[in-house]
Amino acid sequence: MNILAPVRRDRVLAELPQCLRKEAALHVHKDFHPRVTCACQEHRTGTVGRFKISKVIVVGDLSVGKTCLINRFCKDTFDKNYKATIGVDFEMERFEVLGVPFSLQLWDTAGQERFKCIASTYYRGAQAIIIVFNLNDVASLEHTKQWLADALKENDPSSVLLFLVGSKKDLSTPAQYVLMEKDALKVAQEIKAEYWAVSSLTGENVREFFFRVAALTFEANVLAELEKSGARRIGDVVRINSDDSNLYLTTSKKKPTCCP
Ligand SMILES: Nc1nc2c(ncn2[C@@H]2O[C@H](COP(=O)(O)OP(=O)(O)OP(=O)(O)O)[C@@H](O)[C@H]2O)c(=O)[nH]1
Repeated sequence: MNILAPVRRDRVLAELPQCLRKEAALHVHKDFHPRVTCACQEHRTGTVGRFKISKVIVVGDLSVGKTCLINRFCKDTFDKNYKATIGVDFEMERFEVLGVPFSLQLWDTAGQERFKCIASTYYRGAQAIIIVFNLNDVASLEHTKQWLADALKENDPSSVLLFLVGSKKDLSTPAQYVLMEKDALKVAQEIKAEYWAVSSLTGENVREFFFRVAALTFEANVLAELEKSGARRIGDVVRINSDDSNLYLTTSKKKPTCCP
């Protein structure tokens, strides 16, 4: 029995949201990977859409705006008063991507040094890492590499998606922003992260950014599932029904029709 309420209409993704800057994007394809689109059409997304919840961690210096960013997206609120995150906090967001339900668990971690050791115990198992810096504070951009190094100690660098997010865009003049963006793009390219600039106060780019995180995490998950089932496909033993009959897969197994 499905006890979950339907996904909110404004969390439905039928197309791949585009990157902010092509120079620092995880990829620049216009559409979802064709194998992913096909798998969704044929309901072959495995655990994605049924049991899987993807963990996303948000790290960065104190007061760069991590909590405000999550709150703007999940609750559409903004608090101008600073309240330090103690340890960690998390929000769940449910999406529907290409007709498949998909959930993100967004972990807000503490930027303050004294709470860092509690927060870092929650880094493990992330599928995406969002490293936030303040667009008006160059030191916070410089610190992003250390935040990333710490987060990667607990995760597999080859499979995690990275996002570098400049916050508080509303506080930069256009000229200041251009200068900061130049440096940020360099860092993003170096660490192989996708670059975004947002304002939680005005809401600029916040929704677009999280939609992109959801879409790319979903895509990576489905591709991983397909890889797993593909590896299992030939010569494997598959148990069918409950009568313990065994079916051996052979090379003659037909490929799904729309699969590229
Ligand atoms: N003008 C402006 N202020 C912001 C923005 N985002 C956050 N702030 C302010 O920056 C301060 C810190 O924001 P938080 O979201 O609490 O920062 P944090 O990174 O979660 O801080 P820690 O929990 O200590 O790690 C608060 O006073 C916010 O109101 C923004 O987009 N624009």
